Amino acid sequence: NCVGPSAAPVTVRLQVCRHSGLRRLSLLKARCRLRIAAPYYGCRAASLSLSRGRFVCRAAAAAVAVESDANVKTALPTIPSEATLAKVLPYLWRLASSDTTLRWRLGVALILLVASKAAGLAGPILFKQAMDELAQSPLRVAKPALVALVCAALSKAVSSALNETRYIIFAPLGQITGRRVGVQLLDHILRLDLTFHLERKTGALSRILDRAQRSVVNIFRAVVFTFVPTFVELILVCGLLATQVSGTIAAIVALTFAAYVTWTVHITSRAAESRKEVNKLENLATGKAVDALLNYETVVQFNNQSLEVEQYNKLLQGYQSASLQAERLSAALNAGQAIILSIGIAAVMALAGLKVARGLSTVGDLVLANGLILQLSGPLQFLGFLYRDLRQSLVDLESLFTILSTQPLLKDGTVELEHVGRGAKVRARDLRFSYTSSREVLLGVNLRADPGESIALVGASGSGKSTIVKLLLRLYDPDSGSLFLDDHDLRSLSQDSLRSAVAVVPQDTILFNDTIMYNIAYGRPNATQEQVIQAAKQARLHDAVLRMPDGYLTMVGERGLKLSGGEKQRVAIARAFLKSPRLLICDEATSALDSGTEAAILKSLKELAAGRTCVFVAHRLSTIMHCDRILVMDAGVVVEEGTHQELVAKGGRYAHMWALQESEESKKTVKI
Ligand SMILES: Nc1ncnc2c1ncn2[C@@H]1O[C@H](COP(=O)(O)OP(=O)(O)OP(=O)(O)O)[C@@H](O)[C@H]1O
Repeated sequence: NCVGPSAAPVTVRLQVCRHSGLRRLSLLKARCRLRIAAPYYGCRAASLSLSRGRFVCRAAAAAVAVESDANVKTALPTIPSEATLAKVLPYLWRLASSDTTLRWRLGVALILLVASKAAGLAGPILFKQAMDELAQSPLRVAKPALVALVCAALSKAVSSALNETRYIIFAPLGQITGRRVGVQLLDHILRLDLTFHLERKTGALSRILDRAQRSVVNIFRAVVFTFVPTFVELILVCGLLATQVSGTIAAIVALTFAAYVTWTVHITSRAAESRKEVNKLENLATGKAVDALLNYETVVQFNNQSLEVEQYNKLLQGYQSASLQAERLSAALNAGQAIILSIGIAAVMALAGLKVARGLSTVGDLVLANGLILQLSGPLQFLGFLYRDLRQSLVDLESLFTILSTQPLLKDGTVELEHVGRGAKVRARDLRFSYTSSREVLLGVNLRADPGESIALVGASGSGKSTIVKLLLRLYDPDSGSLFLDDHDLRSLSQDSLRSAVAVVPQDTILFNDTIMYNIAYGRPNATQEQVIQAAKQARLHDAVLRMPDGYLTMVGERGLKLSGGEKQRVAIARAFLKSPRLLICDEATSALDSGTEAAILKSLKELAAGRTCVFVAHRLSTIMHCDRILVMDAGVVVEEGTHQELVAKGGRYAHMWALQESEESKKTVKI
């Protein structure tokens, strides 16, 4: 789903495949909400409706690419089965062709390419003419010869200027495509399941994200700016040599080129294998460092700094030796290229010199052959370097394709859950669930919460309370049994609509390294400043924020302000107020707080909970005793259910837990 901000005007451009039957749609500028009904990969159906109801478009069986100023989410072409140049190039071409500026950029770039090469080759030709003229009449100052010499010198500047213009015209395309891949990759990663994220290292993922964009830009640069032009130049040079100097010299140049390319391809292929290893080890090392930095507190608490550094060092050692091997191959590549080029030039010069000596060619021909070879050898050296870059980029793209071809384990539904209005109706029927095949965590859980009701899940650690929350958020699907919201099976709901209707106040609220304003607005990113402040007031955070150095613009995090546990929870509550959910889930929301702060936070939570359906997970029973229904869990099943009074009167598990916590509280009081 792609939804533009409802408040801001958005420019939307729809491009529909020709074979879809719908020709290009007009450029629309209006306030709109845009919805793509099917998953954005190879989108099968799309509908666009504008808020004023003036235009509704449905494109069935169409591949739709959508780009808006505010929300860039463009359908990517089908991912190639492997990262070879032959398969990646059409992929990049399709990526680039969704950009409307492609055609004119390509046309202008081609004209500039031919012009720049022609200007480059004009130099040696003019030089030859001047030489021949001067050789014929050395005592007479030949005006045309001088003009030719000046023009030959200037031709390089003209060629270079045309080449740079070509770069400026074409470069944005590589950047645009790189950005598109980056955006799509991050979007894809963020939509993958929790399972994927638990298995992957954040550091490694961020490197793949970074490299993928660079790779796309590099491939564009290598192919469009070097390979194609060099090949064009080679053909022109060989043609000129064959017609102007000799067919044998042209053949030697072609042979040198072929040997150069073969050597480059051969060594670079070997280097690519070793690069793969370098990448793997670099990912591991970066992942290790990021892990240690993210978990700094744990590392210090266990005094394991040396252990972390030692492990990091070991990974870096592996990385270093793999890098050295890659460097060795790179040195062999450079040396081989230089030798091939030198032999080629020597052979051409010797042959041309011989022809001049025998009177079969002029000095001008020798100068021409020399000039043309030098003209070609510049990009050739560059070619080797870029080919290595290209191979590296293809290796990097392989990781990108692996991730992009990873499909979410949970299939998204199509039913849109109402995300505003009364509290949601929740039902769970015989839920069974296991994280791993070895152990079932939920063994048939039933629960219900009517609109506006609050229920609590209590029980021993590991009994499955948080797992139920994860199932409610559809981070996982149950192995069997069903969960219903408003009588819709969770599996049939669109995940966007489900998560819009549910808010979570977790035990540890994670804050972004941004302003307080940004952190609160995270609950509803398009909220106005007034709405954010109103939510902060409702969460009783406003006064505390006003006391901060820059009020709502105070930065939270690394070098900024560190909020207390209670203040962080208030941010979470303010977010939830902003979100105005139909189902509120509080997962141990107050368990890390002291009892004074807990009481204050509970008051805010109670106000937040009013009129909404709520699920509380708690260990401290005093915090949930007023809930409409309490479910006591043990080893994956609900063993008791009722109100606080009913359960205490029953004298079962809950009553026992209650008595235990009461006596602990009274002991604490005596101690004080
Ligand atoms: N991602 C996971 N992979 C494998 N097992 C898991 C995973 N998450 C939780 N578990 C296991 O599932 C069981 C239930 O965990 P859950 O977090 O639901 O318990 P809980 O009742 O919320 O516990 P607590 O009160 O300590 O938070 C535990 O044995 C736990 O080790």
